[in-house]
Amino acid sequence: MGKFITFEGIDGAGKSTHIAFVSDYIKQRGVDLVSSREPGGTPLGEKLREIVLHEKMHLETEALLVFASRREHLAQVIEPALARGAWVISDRFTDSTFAYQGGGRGMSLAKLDALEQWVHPALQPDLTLLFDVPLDVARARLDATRELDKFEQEKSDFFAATRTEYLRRAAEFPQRFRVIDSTQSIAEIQQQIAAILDAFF
Ligand SMILES: Nc1ncnc2c1ncn2[C@@H]1O[C@H](COP(=O)(O)OP(=O)(O)OP(=O)(O)O)[C@@H](O)[C@H]1O
Ligand SMILES: Cc1cn([C@H]2C[C@H](O)[C@@H](COP(=O)(O)O)O2)c(=O)[nH]c1=O
Repeated sequence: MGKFITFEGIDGAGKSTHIAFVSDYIKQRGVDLVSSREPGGTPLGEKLREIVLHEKMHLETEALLVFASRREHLAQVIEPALARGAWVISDRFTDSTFAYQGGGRGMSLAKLDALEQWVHPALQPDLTLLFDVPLDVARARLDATRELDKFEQEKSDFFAATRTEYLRRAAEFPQRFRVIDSTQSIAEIQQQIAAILDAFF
């Protein structure tokens, strides 16, 4: 079996910035690596992503769509890659659903637990890098860069609850989470990630 590494954090925390670095760092070790993202990662998942990121909907519809995208992602990409011994890195996975639909939107965590048990009862990431940053820093980074999608336009209460749920999960699953202070410079963060990966190889 390969290894499964996920990247998490509120919008603007900086996770996408570090994925290319991690990808290069792992490939330099000769590892067969698949890089993907959620929602998305498959043709159907990318169509669902467009809907989830741009259409207003009931919070449970949103959770069901991200889990539908995830089921396809697991079947088409993640499970076959891990089975052949490749490593997979995914820009977001189920911790995002707990943080955004659970923390941010207030959906029952028991229902999310049930969906998780249904969709991937036996699989958890081997390593989750959580990029943690105060809300005002994340907001300033987003405002400086791009047009905002549905989630990125949410108010600070939403992101405060999202961040709280991320940190709660990091405390609940300390064996797989590594929390990175994303107010550090990009170079400092890369140094920290390299140390985490060196311990992981
Ligand atoms: N440590 C950092 N210091 C300063 N700027 C940063 C840092 N990390 C990322 N940035 C900048 O912040 C902006 C947002 O970063 P990035 O797109 O990686 O965030 P993200 O967490 O992936 O957001 P999203 O989940 O919405 O895609 C980018 O312009 C990036 O260059
Ligand atoms: C997997 C997943 C994602 N989301 C939200 C979180 C982000 O706002 C977007 C994805 O955008 P990114 O800039 O590519 O990170 O989708 C969610 O609400 N629930 C999920 O399960």
